[in-house]
Amino acid sequence: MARIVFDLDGTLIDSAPDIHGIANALLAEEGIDPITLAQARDFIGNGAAVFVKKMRLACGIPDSEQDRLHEAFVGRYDDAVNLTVPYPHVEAALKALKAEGHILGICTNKPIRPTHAVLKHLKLDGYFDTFWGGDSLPTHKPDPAPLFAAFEALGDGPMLYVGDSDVDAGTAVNAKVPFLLFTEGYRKQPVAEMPHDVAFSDFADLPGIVAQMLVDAA
Ligand SMILES: O=C(O)COP(=O)(O)O
Ligand SMILES: [Mg+2]
Repeated sequence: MARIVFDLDGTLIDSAPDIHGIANALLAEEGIDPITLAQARDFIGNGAAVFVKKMRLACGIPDSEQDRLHEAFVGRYDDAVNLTVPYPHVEAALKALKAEGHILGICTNKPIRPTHAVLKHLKLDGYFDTFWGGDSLPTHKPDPAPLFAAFEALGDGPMLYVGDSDVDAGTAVNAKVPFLLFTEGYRKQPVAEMPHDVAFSDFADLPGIVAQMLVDAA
């Protein structure tokens, strides 16, 4: 039985359309032209404050607006659920992993309130025993502290971390835990350039990959 911790945006769920939506609603309120979906996807990964910073830079909005826009962005974030979908076969994979006796957790840089909101909306919250957001601790990924906190909350057993981005790969390196890279999320580098133990493109393969990794590690 393993402890398996998952990243959220770009790993379990394709949330970029909703994050794009709240970003553009905010920009419209400011009288500023919208960003593209590709830009929004590119800005995701280091949490809400960095998203807002990258959005500001792209739109020519000065640093002095950071705190106000960050607050406004986070204020809209709980509603960012309607355009978000899990990647194919995610729920079946979570169900299969639970049936094998594994215990599952979430470690995301998304703030914790919208993390709960979107998982509840998608009826995926019940699969997880612990949730750590980008604002749950003073530091966030790639600092390993929230990942360690997630594993600690799950008790004992081998540790596996599943994520999609360079931030996740860096977190796994910093934490020295095996990393499973989902290749279809929001990564910016070629797979070969990202440190990982196993790469996969379909969640239908994940239960088998986990079983094999545990056999290999035994
Ligand atoms: O919200 C973000 O910027 C990233 O979220 P993630 O850590 O779930 O990929
Ligand atoms: Mg991610």
